[in-house]
This record gives sequence, structure tokens and C-alpha cells, in this order.
Amino acid sequence: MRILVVFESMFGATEEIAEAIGKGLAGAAPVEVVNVDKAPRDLTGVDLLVVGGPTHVHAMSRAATRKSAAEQSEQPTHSQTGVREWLDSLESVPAGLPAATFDTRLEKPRVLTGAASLGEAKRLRRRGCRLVRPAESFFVETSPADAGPKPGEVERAEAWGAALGRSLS
Ligand SMILES: Cc1cc2nc3c(=O)[nH]c(=O)nc-3n(C[C@H](O)[C@H](O)[C@H](O)COP(=O)(O)O)c2cc1C
Repeated sequence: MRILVVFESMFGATEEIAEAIGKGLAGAAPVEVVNVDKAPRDLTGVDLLVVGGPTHVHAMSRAATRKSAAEQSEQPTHSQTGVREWLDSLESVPAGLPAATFDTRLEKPRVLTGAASLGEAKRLRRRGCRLVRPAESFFVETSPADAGPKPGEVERAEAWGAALGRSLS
């Protein structure tokens, strides 16, 4: 059993959430948590794929929004590319691969914020994956841009990962 968690992160919040999800999943099977910059394009041998990224302009990031993010912090961004580009570049995806998606975003009604996890799920479905959980959002502080997840969100992410792991058996 091989679980792959692929994250994109500009300021580090989604990375923190992805690591927590990985921690929660680790009770089910060995987990690799991988930055999208280094994620494999061949998913042969993967038994569960989890994909997450920040919500930018109501959706997954694009080159222009990542550039804008880079300008909002003095630190280099954690990822250079995005899950949108990675999902579009996948070379081999096992048929019916179980998958789940998440994002980070502001804590407001989804109709106002959008959610990158919905676009991630749509693309995974198109690639023949089987979504095993509804897309989930984890909330970040509003400012500064790199303030990170809201209190309790890292713990909620770990619990979400653990529940996802339990649903596999
Ligand atoms: C260019 C840009 C656009 C954003 N657009 C949205 C948005 O439409 N909805 C939202 O909830 N958050 C939006 N945000 C906030 C991001 O979701 C937030 O920066 C992200 O969750 C932080 O994760 P990270 O530290 O992993 O990059 C935006 C942030 C940036 C930089």
C-alpha cells in the first residue's frame, strides 16, 4: 500500500496542512508527502492519491497568481509550480485510483472564496480517479499573507487524514 500526498504551497500553510494529513494517514500505510515541484508524473504503484493547494482567485493557482503571491512575502515561495500544471502533466494514472483533494482558503462562505479542491477533484475525475471523500478546505489567517493555518486547523487536518486512512480498509 503506497499513499502519496502532493501539495502546492506559497507561504507554507498548505504544506503544514499536507504534513498533518500525512501524519493522520500514517496509521493506515506508509505515506510520502511531496512538494508538487518534485511530484512524480507516473503514479503507477500508488494506492491512494491526496492532492492539495492554496485557493487563488476562487480556484487553483495560475502562474500570474503565484507571481502575485511571491510579491506578498519576503521569503521565497515553497512551491514554484502548481497542482493545476502537475495534474495536466500526469503521464500515467492507474484506472480508478482512489483519490481525495483539499485546499487552503479564507474562512468565509465558499460561494465568496471559491475552493481549489473542487477544481483538483474535477481534474482527477477526468483522469479516471475515484474520489473517496468530498473535497475539503482548511482555513488560514487573513493577514499577513504568511500567517499560516487558523488555530485548530492543523489538528483538523490530521483527523481528516486519519478518517481518510480508515476509509481505505
Ligand atoms: C494571489 C492570491 C489570490 C488569492 N485568492 C483567494 C481566493 O480567491 N479565495 C480565498 O479564500 N483565498 C484566496 N487567497 C488566500 C490563499 O488561499 C492563502 O494565501 C493560502 O491558503 C495560503 O496557503 P499557502 O501558505 O500554502 O500558500 C489568495 C491568495 C493569493 C496570494
